[in-house]
Amino acid sequence: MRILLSIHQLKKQFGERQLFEIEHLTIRQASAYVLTGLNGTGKSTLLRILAGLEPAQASEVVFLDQSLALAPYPSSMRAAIVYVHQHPVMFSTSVAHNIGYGLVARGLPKAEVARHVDEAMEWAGVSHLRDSKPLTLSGGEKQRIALARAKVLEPKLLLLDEPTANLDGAAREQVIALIPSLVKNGGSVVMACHDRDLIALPGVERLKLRDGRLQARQQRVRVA
Ligand SMILES: Nc1ncnc2c1ncn2[C@@H]1O[C@H](COP(=O)(O)OP(=O)(O)OP(=O)(O)O)[C@@H](O)[C@H]1O
Repeated sequence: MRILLSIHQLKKQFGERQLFEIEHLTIRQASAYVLTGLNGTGKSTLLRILAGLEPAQASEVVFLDQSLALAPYPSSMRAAIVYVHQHPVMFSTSVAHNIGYGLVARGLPKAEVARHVDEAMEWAGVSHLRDSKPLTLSGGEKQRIALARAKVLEPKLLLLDEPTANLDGAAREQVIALIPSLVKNGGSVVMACHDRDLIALPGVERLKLRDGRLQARQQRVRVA
């Protein structure tokens, strides 16, 4: 499968402290990965680096066959990579407005935005919340809306930071159920998580941060 992103010698330091030095990270197209590791190993930091929200050093970055520098963060990566925070921040307008905002910013015609928003709300099971104020929503609803808001942008790489943290029961299961369909349209997803059910999703590959290094291993179960 075609490689989406390949990074060599990715180093992150906070002051004197070196958080990690990753020899090689490869993200293939249409692939799902879980990023695991103990608290504080740098999972969120790694996602934030990939999203251009945190500076880092790398000896080589290749994104869609183009050799790039990580700083300044390349515009081609900014347009194609979307990061979803574990506590998504929303405008206090309406759910529909939050989901459509990125498309409006991209200049899509109003009718197109409305169509994408409707589809995304249906996909995330939040159509009934269309006109709700985000402040009144539960954590699970907010996370599903954040996934819908990211999905409408059709990112080539979606970075999810602990998408099921602080969720339990049905809310957690609803979020987990959405994950496999995120890679169906050829996009890739990397999820930082501790959730065993996410780690065990079929076809998901595991990246593990440990002692400042990244270990990659494929799950035995593969989707057909
Ligand atoms: N801006 C910063 N300045 C200094 N240190 C930082 C900064 N951001 C993160 N760190 C430190 O880097 C380490 C890794 O943090 P990070 O949030 O990436 O870990 P994590 O693996 O996602 O942890 P968790 O599983 O608890 O969410 C932590 O020790 C954290 O305190």
